[in-house]
Amino acid sequence: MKIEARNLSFAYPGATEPVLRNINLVIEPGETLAIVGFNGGGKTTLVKVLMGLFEHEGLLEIDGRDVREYNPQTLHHHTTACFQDFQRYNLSTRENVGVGNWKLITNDESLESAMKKGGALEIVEEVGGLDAELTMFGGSVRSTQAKPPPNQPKVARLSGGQWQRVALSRAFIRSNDATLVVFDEPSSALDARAEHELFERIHSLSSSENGERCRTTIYISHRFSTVRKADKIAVMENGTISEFGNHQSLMQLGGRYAEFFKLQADAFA
Ligand SMILES: Nc1ncnc2c1ncn2[C@@H]1O[C@H](COP(=O)(O)OP(=O)(O)OP(=O)(O)O)[C@@H](O)[C@H]1O
Repeated sequence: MKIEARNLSFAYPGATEPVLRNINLVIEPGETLAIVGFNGGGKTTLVKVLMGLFEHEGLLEIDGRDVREYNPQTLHHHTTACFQDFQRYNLSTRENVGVGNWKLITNDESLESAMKKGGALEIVEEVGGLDAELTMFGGSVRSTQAKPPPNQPKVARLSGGQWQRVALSRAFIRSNDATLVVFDEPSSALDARAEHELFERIHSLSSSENGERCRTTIYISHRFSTVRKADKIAVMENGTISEFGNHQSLMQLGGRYAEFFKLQADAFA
């Protein structure tokens, strides 16, 4: 999917000031865009506007056509996303993942493939199968009913990171149909290894098996060791893009991105 924004702005209903101002960018099909910046800078709002979820001012074109000309269902069909405030459903693992793509909800192979990509496959085993119920209330996975009453599914409570893996799997189960994939701070609750593996998979989403660039990917992250691998990087400050380019060009620029990158690199050293 190609996305082009010109003089894009957006204000939340009832707000006096716009949250996004004068946004200009082009993302070519199959490119990866990383968005970085301060908290409250407008990153989440920008991705939601670029997905056509909010009414905006200015020009927003998807594959050369004004976003308003599309049937929202068509856009939705070609898009998948995992936001920071993802849902946790008091339902089975199957339903928590399959709700992303109902036609695959009884297809165990597709569910497990999505859960593998989301790093959630081991959770299936731990909770006792795809039909084990997940809950936000009660004990932990380990302390839940080891022997549920006959004909009753197990009920398991997940950790924050495990819920995030389930939510990521819900996004991945749509990724075969999607030409735009969006992840908003997808590794905030993940351990270091899970984060590394997730971003490997996110970066590999843009290319098909024969190496063709196929899927446009946008993610928000504060992890600069990952962000540096993106084709394009946008720095958001006060509702606008203050710097735009790849890692090398932004480091040469010596501005905000270079400052953030060095801060993290120094802290790590
Ligand atoms: N639903 C909403 N209604 C009104 N204002 C909102 C809404 N969502 C976000 N905002 C405001 O928009 C601004 C930008 O928020 P946004 O979540 O896009 O920033 P962000 O860069 O993603 O922040 P963070 O890094 O903390 O996730 C903030 O001032 C926020 O208060």
